[in-house]
Amino acid sequence: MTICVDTLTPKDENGVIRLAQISDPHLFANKAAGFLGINPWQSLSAVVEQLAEEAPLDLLLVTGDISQDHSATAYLHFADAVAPLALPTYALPGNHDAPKLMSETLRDTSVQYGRRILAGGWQILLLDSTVLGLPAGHLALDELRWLHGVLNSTESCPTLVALHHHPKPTGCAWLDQHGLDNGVEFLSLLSRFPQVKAVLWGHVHQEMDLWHEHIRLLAVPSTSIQFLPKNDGFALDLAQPGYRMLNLHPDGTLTTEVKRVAGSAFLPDHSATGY
Ligand SMILES: Nc1ncnc2c1ncn2[C@@H]1O[C@@H]2COP(=O)(O)O[C@H]2[C@H]1O
Ligand SMILES: [Fe+2]
Repeated sequence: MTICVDTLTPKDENGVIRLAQISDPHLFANKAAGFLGINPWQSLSAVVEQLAEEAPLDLLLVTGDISQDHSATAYLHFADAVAPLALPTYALPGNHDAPKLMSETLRDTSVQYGRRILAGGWQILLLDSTVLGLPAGHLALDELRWLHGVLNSTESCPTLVALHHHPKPTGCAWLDQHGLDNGVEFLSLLSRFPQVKAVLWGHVHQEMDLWHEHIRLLAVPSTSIQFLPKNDGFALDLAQPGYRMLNLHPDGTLTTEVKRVAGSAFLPDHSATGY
């Protein structure tokens, strides 16, 4: 059995890892570019400013859709935006990303295109659920085999699994057609492993918090525009950009909370019908 030797020691004296998750910045090469009525560079910057007040943090996790225009510059902007936090930062790709360009571009920054993070006795497994050219997600056989192999050899490590796409429906029909198409298979694999504590994702631009057997299922708001929950057709929400805080305790329990930027500075174009 593999032991989860820490590569990252918690700052907290009680051994709690404080992890922040952000998702779906949808940045452009042009920092002045608008995205359905808001400026995604400014909304990400506002989230980062608020995250700075959460210190001390141990880790920042980004669950995809960093770039809206497939530009390398958008990835560099992202790295610049989070640099003031001076945190180990790990990213996985979303459907709007170009995974190869993303990993190559981030190599020159302090943001790591991660796979497995070991921190405070926990492990965080990062999956690639993207399908070239499609908004929907799929976990390829290789990805599921890797996940299975790691879980088989790390039974004593409390585990978070992170990916971009939602394995459970949101109740927004327009968005659920773009979910993880093998979510049932994915969750049934995870449910065989008691050490899996939670699954984290982005993509849905709204908060979700539900359970699958012993596993907590958590989605985070976007740092840019928000989708209106439980709405059949495309609609934007007035909720502000946000992030998720997670406290990972040494006994394998976790606590979590979604927080949003204070005020109402980021109001999207309500007449938008998609992008
Ligand atoms: N009106 C729409 N109807 C269906 N899908 C849409 C619509 N507008 C955008 N999308 C796609 O749905 C995706 C959901 O979140 P993404 O940020 O991945 O990007 C979105 C687009 O690819
Ligand atoms: Fe997105």
